Amino acid sequence: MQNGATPPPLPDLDWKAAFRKRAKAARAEAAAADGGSAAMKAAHHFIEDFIPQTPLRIALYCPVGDELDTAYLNADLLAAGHEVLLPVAVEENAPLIFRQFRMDTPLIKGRYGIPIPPESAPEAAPEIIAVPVLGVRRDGARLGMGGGYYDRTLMKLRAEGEVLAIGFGYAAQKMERFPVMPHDEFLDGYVSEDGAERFERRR
Ligand SMILES: Nc1nc2c(c(=O)[nH]1)N(C=O)[C@@H](CNc1ccc(C(=O)N[C@@H](CCC(=O)O)C(=O)O)cc1)CN2
Ligand SMILES: Nc1ncnc2c1ncn2[C@@H]1O[C@H](COP(=O)(O)OP(=O)(O)OP(=O)(O)O)[C@@H](O)[C@H]1O
Repeated sequence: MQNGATPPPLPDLDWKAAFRKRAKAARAEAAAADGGSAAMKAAHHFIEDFIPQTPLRIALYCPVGDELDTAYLNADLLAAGHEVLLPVAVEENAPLIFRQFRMDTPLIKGRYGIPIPPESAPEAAPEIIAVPVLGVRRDGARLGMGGGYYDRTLMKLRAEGEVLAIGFGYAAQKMERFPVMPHDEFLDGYVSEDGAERFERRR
């Protein structure tokens, strides 16, 4: 600066904002065109391709807006004897924690208005996670809501042991390109109404 004054701070640019907007539009279109069968088909593919017979701890998400419904998947997993968990964003810029969900668990309103199990529900670490996405790339890169929650969560869980992160959404959420940052954690697979796929190479 010529007069020695401090320059104004640069705006905190979200390079992915335009891509999130486009992804949300594609998802809204898919949800509107869906007669309600996509979630059931996707649940079937998820179980066929990724869920073993042995009981596991599996994290789902409580769908909001146009996110693909997890109700069928939830019901099938519980019926098969698996433990279902739901994510809780306890604080910003921190990993999610997971609390057990059972059919009789009364959900309360969490951060961003997303329903979560109450503090009385036992906390547990998932072995498989159905991850909500705005968009997913062919190489497994994930575009999310922008909180960085799943990136931090997967980094932590993967450092601790084996965990399978499977994106769950409409086929229309597959995107050719969006930017990827060094902190972005890639998915191990993606499941939609069209089927299940595994991403072999994760950076
Ligand atoms: N169903 C669901 N549960 C989830 C997530 C998710 O994406 N979907 N999360 C994934 O990380 C975590 C919560 N993270 C979130 C991060 C940011 C915003 C957010 O920016 N919400 C905006 C509205 C977004 C919009 O609809 O345009 C807001 O509340 O202002 C929401 C959730 C954990 N639980
Ligand atoms: N492991 C990390 N360490 C530090 N900052 C991180 C980490 N992961 C993400 N962030 C920060 O979080 C913010 C959001 O990241 P990003 O846009 O990738 O979120 P997202 O994966 O789309 O969101 P979400 O997982 O909540 O759906 C970025 O500003 C990024 O710098």
